[in-house]
Amino acid sequence: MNDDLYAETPDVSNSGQLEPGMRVLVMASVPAERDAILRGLRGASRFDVRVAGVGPAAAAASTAKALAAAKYGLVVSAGIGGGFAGRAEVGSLVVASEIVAADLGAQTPEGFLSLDELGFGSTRVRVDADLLTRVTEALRAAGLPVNVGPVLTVSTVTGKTATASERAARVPGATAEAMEGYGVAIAALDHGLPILEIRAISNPVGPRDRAAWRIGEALEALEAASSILLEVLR
Ligand SMILES: O=C(O)c1cccc(C(=O)CC[C@H]2O[C@@H](n3cnc4c(=O)[nH]cnc43)[C@H](O)[C@@H]2O)c1
Repeated sequence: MNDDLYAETPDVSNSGQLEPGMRVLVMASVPAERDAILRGLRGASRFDVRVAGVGPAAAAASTAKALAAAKYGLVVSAGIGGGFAGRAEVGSLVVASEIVAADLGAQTPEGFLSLDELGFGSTRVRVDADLLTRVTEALRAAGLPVNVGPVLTVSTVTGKTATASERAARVPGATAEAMEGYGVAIAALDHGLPILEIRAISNPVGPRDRAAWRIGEALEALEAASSILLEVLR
């Protein structure tokens, strides 16, 4: 474990460059996401795509295990996610500008206190700015609908309008929500590796309506995004 990890200032950045020939580790949460990503990557040997499991703890453990077993130059957390109203429509893509552990902290009668405010570390991991720009520009050039903004990692999927509003207010610009990014990012950060998070939007963040999730549409968008990732990181 990197002892300096929790001694960082609240915003943690990892600005690693992807060296030629370096391998890319892509962490999905479930097999359906992995398979969509693999279809997009068309068997490119530079990429390893793994199923992390659902939630930040499983994601961190799986990513740490993969990073201990092989050498990588970049880690990508990728899958489906919820889109915040007015920021990311169902079927669109979101590339994280930062990865935020949105429910890591303490409730108080006066409101939520993040881990940062409690003085125990950082809830925010910055992504590699250069890779973010390259990937986003390539997705746009391919005509894919893409937004850039903070992607929240939550242990509990938002299921009420009030929770969606509270989370959006707490993280200005909150664009998408998923359950693994922060776990993957902390493992990558511990290895000094750059991180990206890409989400294909399957549902709006808000009142739970699982039957309305457009998983097939999101998986198609994830496949398309993966084929662009292949071009960018070729
Ligand atoms: O049922 C299926 O066919 C299926 C296929 C692919 C993925 C799933 C999942 O249920 C994946 C769970 C995964 O989804 C992320 N997610 C999606 N929407 C949200 C959300 O609104 N808030 C938080 N997380 C969301 C999350 O990362 C889960 O790991 C099913």
